[in-house]
Amino acid sequence: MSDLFACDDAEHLDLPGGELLLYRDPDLGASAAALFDELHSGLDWRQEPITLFGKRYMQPRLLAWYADAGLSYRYSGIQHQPLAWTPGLAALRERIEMLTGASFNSVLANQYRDHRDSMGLHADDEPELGQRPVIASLSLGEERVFRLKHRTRRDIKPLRLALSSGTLLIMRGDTQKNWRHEVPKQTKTCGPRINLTFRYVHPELVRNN
Ligand SMILES: O=C(O)CCC(=O)C(=O)O
Ligand SMILES: [Fe+2]
Repeated sequence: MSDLFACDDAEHLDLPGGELLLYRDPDLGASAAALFDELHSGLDWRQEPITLFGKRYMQPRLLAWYADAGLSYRYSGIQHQPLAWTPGLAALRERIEMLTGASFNSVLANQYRDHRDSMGLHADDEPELGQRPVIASLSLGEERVFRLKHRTRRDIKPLRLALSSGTLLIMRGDTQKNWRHEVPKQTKTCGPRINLTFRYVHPELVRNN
């Protein structure tokens, strides 16, 4: 019998008011270990400041943003200009588009150097991502906990996923509207983890300040 669904090998996770799909072992065209090494040494990693309540801090991780030429994107309070796609990132984008049936024109790369690096509770709900964004999140390197918390319903327990190397998590539907997510720092020591979030930034919705 032929496959009727493109997301045949994805697991649907139960998330009230959101949609999460998990591919545990997607075909990425290379091993997760090889991809990790390539991205760890090959991306243009930077540590960037963030302004919170008027105070400037350095973010507790490294970042790099790659996108189609001409796009800009505002996150963490800063307007970013993109780097040009590397061949490796472009190939990954193509694979993930084929797998998910979604289109992406940018990827935000985050590197958690060790267990002390983290990402605070947030939603990827910038206006330029549109109303119900599809975000494809690929994890490489050390396993870290990814936690989702419903914005308003205290009766729903937070969801805790251990994202191991090579797993692809898709957030879609109303996930960003109803839930926030984080990668907490942890006491157990660990080495570096890279996460790529492929996104579609709507050029017509980009703010210019
Ligand atoms: O590192 C992760 O798994 C999450 C990254 C994330 O939430 C983001 O880039 O917006
Ligand atoms: Fe996020």
